[in-house]
Amino acid sequence: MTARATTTTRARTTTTTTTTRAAIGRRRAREPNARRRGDACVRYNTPAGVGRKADDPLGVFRLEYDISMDEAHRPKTWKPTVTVAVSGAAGQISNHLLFKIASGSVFGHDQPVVLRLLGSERSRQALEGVAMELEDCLFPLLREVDIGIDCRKVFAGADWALLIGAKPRGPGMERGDLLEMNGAIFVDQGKALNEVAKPTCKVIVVGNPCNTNALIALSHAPNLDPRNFHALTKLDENRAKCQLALKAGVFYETVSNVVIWGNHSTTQVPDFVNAKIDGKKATEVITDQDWLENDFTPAIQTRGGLLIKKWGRSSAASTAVSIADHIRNLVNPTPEGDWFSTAVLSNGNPYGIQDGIVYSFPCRSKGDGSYEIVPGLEVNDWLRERMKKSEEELTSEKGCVGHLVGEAHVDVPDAGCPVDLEDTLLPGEM
Ligand SMILES: NC(=O)c1ccc[n+]([C@@H]2O[C@H](COP(=O)([O-])OP(=O)(O)OC[C@H]3O[C@@H](n4cnc5c(N)ncnc54)[C@H](O)[C@@H]3O)[C@@H](O)[C@H]2O)c1
Repeated sequence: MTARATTTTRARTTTTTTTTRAAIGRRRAREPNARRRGDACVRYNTPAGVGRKADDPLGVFRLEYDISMDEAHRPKTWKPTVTVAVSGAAGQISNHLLFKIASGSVFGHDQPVVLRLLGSERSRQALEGVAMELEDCLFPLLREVDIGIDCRKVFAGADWALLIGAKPRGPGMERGDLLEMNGAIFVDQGKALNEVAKPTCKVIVVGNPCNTNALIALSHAPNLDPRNFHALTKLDENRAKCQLALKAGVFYETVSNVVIWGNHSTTQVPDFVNAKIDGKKATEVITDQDWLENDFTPAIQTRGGLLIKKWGRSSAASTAVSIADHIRNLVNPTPEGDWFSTAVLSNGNPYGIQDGIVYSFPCRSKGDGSYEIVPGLEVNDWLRERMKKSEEELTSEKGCVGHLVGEAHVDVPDAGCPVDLEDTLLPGEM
């Protein structure tokens, strides 16, 4: 019997079946000191959370069955449990991501996880539905699920915080309004992380405008290392890799060293200058410079918006995959000579991008969750001009939320708050 099957049996004890009773009986005979049935899995409450205050995180279930007692079946390197807090947990991206995390395909098949799920007041019911589905999957690595709408409770003790929840731009809403509205969410969540998350917590901001939201959150979390805040540009990198592979007629695994510079917006710079295909410069394999500059580049910059037009909603599945890739990039050593994209605080970067913004750079990791910006990439005039444009956009966004990042608010007209993110639009808007 595999570890999965053994733990699953214990997880099933809330709905006692003949098979489960038989399995437990056999195990008790074998191991008289083993925990008794009912200790293995605790279902805290009915979804209504009887006896709890409305804003309490609602413990949904917790596996108490100690896998270490099961010498024959446990993985040899079962790791200490990590606590992963996810905001926007009832949303579309989370609906793909949570199940990947719980299955072990993100943090590893020897990594038990606790999921702490944050929703908004409006999504409370949906959150309970998500938790029910997680229960029903019988994931052995998923040790506990808690849901709530108070970030100060849900983020408590978090090792990782995946900040996905944000509001889309509604009809008639000005761009500056979107920054302001979502900025307020990230002020509160930054403060909550500061108060209750582990100081070593790694934070990945996905909710748009993600670079500036990450800047806002880190500005309010001085107890956390600002280097541990990321905004997601891995999806853009994956999109770029795919299009280069298709054009070159190669398997996408052979495309490496792709970086997205700048903002997760239409000013982002997908770098074909430093990209490699099968170890060669991409520009030597794809010699059609016109395609690289005038087809490939805008196609990556605007792919999110195009997808909304086609699909009627923003990219949820591929975003979830890219969040998983981003986490794997941080918890596994980067292959020699390669790098990955993540938007991080620009302070002290080797590319002359101004300090104090969250900008996407080529990074490497030793696999311990930390990273370093890779120096020395070729920045030719074509790249420099576009990297500058994205830097200016981020500076402008920062000016619009100056009052949220501890700096003076720059009172600019709406046109000066260029949230050029097509995937923040409601589908009907375009
Ligand atoms: N960085 C990227 O590459 C990328 C890619 C795609 C989408 N996004 C962004 O990710 C975000 C989420 O996308 P989605 O498709 O999952 O949206 P969604 O609307 O399906 O889900 C968002 C969820 O967040 C919840 N929410 C809103 N405010 C909240 C708050 N203060 N605290 C907790 N939860 C809150 C909502 O109730 C909703 O359930 C959007 O901002 C979208 O633009 C980013």
